[in-house]
Amino acid sequence: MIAFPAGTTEVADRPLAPPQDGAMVRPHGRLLPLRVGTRGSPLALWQTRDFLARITCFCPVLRNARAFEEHVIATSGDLIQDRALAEVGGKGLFAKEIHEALLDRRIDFAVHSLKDLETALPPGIVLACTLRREDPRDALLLGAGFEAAVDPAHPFDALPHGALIGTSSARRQAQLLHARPDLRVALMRGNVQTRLGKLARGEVAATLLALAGLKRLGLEAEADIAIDADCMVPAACQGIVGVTVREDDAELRELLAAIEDPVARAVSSAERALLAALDGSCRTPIGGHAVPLPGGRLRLTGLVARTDGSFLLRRTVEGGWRDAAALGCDLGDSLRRDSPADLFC
Ligand SMILES: NCc1[nH]cc(CCC(=O)O)c1CC(=O)O
Repeated sequence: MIAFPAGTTEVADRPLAPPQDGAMVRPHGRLLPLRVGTRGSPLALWQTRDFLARITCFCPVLRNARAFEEHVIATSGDLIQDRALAEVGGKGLFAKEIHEALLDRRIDFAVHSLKDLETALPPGIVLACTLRREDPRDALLLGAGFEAAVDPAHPFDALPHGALIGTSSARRQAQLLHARPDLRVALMRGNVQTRLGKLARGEVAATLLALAGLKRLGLEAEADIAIDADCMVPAACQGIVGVTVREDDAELRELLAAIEDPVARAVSSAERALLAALDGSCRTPIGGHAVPLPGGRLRLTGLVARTDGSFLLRRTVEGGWRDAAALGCDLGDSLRRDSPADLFC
């Protein structure tokens, strides 16, 4: 049975019955509030609230102050700020505790930056919904004194010889050093605001961040240039928000599937399949970027590199939307076959 009438235009403007012992039972039997899990960073909270606003627009029966309950969950990835995540081990560091909360039924669904979500989800958890993609490009942010005109075709030319660039992304580091071997890279973790602070204090000459995060936080003006995806291949699913639920929660799965963006689903299937086929560690520089083409087709670019930029392999393929996952898988296999074995675990 469908819990929420998908596509309904009904507006629940009548006051709902007073909650009994803190929870409301809707006519279809589902207990409200729905509990949403999220990380606590400003970006994560923005994405979660944006998602809740969308779901409410689509399903007005949820238009009630008590319809949702936000559960902020600190993840291992949030707690480790001073070391490269690879040292700490493994993938899925940004979602482990959130998956546990879902499986323990402490939350009903969770909102993620899809690029931080491991490709192999734990048994019992599914990706129920992908939202429309925000700009997937990386942005270059220059510190004070470097704001000379940036040539969009050669964004890295704006950086002085030997400049120190802050990033903790192996993918950004590899592509930057491949183009400019003279540059030096400093590990820079923390949320978007922390990184902007380090740039403002002159600790680094420049940094690279996802344009999507800057836009969502209203900080787009901090970006000196959006780097073309051909110049720096974005991370798989950069700019896409995804929602996970328990596999056995048919009601919520149905609701979430109804509001998902089919283009985001197709490109994320291709990009996540590419990532899964490559099976790199979280320190293997890997890029994946799919764009929809007319006629139900996709163009998928994949990249594998060495962190110091001394090796870089990039390939582009095309295929049908319906074969998005197979396209990603085949491209991943081909990149892996033609890359040095030590890049993979
Ligand atoms: N790894 C952190 C992270 N996860 C998602 C985003 C940005 C938003 C997105 O890519 O959807 C960021 C910040 C960044 O890479 O600059």
